Amino acid sequence: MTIADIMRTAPVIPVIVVDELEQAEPLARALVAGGLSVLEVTLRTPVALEAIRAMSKVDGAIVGAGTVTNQQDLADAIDAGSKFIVSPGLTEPLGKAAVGERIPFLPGIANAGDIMRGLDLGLTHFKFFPAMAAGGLPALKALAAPFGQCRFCPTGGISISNASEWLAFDSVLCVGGSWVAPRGPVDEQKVVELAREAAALTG
Ligand SMILES: O=C(O)C(=O)C[C@H](O)[C@H](O)COP(=O)(O)O
Repeated sequence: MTIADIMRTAPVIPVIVVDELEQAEPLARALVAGGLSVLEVTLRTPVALEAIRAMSKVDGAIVGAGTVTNQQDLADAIDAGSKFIVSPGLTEPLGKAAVGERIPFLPGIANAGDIMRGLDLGLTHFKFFPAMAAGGLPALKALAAPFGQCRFCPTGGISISNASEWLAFDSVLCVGGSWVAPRGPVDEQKVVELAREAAALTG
């Protein structure tokens, strides 16, 4: 799968923070059951890598790592079986390493210079982060105009109430958000409902 394939799989990529390893599998099961099969597990907690391993065993789940900020994170994430890599930003060392690994890579961008650095590395698909704080949809529309070949996954401050507006913009293939995967004990029924509602979003 390319990063474009992954971004087109569902309208929303859940951004997941796993605090307790036992939450990983039921959370993944519920999200996939609700129609969200692409799962971004942030490397923000000590159990994140183990959570990626556990979630990868769930039928239909396409599990990747988020908050990958350097080459060590990248190596750890790949070792844990991540199918794709998301980063809040783009540095040259991380970008070169991810391209060298040939793993689908979605780095964060927030300005034209970031996008141009990505293009230099052969990348065209980016996370727009932090989407709302960086100016919201008007900012992305302005930023995307000179870069017609680029496609985006806005993330940061997106929820069920504003996701459709983002998805209606041609350059947006999907959005990312934590609202579909609340932290704490997993209420599977609730997560299935949140996922279903998100999976049905259109632009
Ligand atoms: O962890 C990372 O690597 C990030 O880049 C940040 C997350 O994508 C956002 O924090 C999600 O934003 P919310 O949906 O507003 O909670």
